[in-house]
Amino acid sequence: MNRPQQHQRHQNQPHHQYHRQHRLTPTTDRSEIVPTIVQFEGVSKTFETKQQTVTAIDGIDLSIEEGEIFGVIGYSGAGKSTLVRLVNGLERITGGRLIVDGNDIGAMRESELRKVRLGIGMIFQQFNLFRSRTVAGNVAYPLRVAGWKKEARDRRVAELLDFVGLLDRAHDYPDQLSGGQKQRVGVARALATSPKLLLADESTSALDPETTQEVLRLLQKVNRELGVTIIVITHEMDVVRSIADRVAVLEKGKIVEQGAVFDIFSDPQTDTARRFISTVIRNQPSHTDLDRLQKVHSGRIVNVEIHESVRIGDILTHAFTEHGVRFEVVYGGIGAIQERSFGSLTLELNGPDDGIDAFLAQLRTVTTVEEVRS
Ligand SMILES: Nc1ncnc2c1ncn2[C@@H]1O[C@H](COP(=O)(O)OP(=O)(O)OP(=O)(O)O)[C@@H](O)[C@H]1O
Repeated sequence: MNRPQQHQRHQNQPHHQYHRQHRLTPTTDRSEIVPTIVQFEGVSKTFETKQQTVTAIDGIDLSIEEGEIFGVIGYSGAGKSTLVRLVNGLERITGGRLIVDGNDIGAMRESELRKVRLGIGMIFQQFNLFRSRTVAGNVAYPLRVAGWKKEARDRRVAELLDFVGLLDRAHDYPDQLSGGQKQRVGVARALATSPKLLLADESTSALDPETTQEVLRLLQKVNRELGVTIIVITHEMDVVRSIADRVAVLEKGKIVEQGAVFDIFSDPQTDTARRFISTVIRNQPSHTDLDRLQKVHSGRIVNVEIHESVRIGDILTHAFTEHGVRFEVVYGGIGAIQERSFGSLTLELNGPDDGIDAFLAQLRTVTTVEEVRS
């Protein structure tokens, strides 16, 4: 179960080499370094109902690279499930071109698609386990379908259950397991035929926050140790923040924003992305917080963005001697996304207005500063 060479190269690549579509001019052509495993080229999917034509996916361009964890986030009805069902050919595209592991999915017959599906694992929100089969029986199921002999099957099932930490539960039934354990079985089953690609459709949405993190850590292990590319479909930004390398924000069947997770978090371009981010990052005061702050603090209030490379210590240290400005930290927090510092501090500033203006100008040379009250 070695990780492919290509994947290691990808993991060692610095994050800044991920360029953002529609935004930054690429400094490196990543396609030269890491092969693409899923390529959407102007892909559309419409459903014809009796009353109307529903456009679920509306001209999507997207490249997912071998060895990455790619998040697709969107609200209910955005088209996430449809997108994932297009990848494994459970739904057929109605426009554009979709290449999955070198296969032109839209042009294939159902019998050919079945072969492609063997290289794609899937896990689901409701786990979709057979209640009448044991844990081992569930994991063995795809191997039976693929015609594996009993001995090889048993060996593989034991290996998989060991990998997901459930070897001792092999003879239990799904109903005897917790939600997190059920999803571990789902992961083991999805990996049975050694897929290159794993699709996780709201795979943690039925789980509590702690169990969610446990399953996400398992997905990370699948990615890192087995080199499996993972597409994570979710409506939870915390899931994206926890494990994805890159993310696409889906809205009404269109990708409105995509890029490296850190870039999206630190510099969102759309209101939709901003709304998702605000569900997990609460470094900046809400309107209610601001009302409270304004009642208690009479000075000027500014939000200062903090990044790994941003050094504001010196500027703050000399605020009084250089500009006659005193500051107080009144709100904020600094955490990490993709192992890089990220956050915001809210400062109350007191002193002469021109001094504060000069101080802010100096801060703005190193980071983004937003005055929330003047
Ligand atoms: N088989 C179908 N027939 C008609 N319309 C469909 C069908 N499947 C999906 N749609 C429509 O396509 C749009 C996208 O649905 P989809 O289920 O992909 O969204 P989603 O983002 O996964 O939402 P949710 O998180 O609620 O499942 C919706 O308007 C939905 O009603």
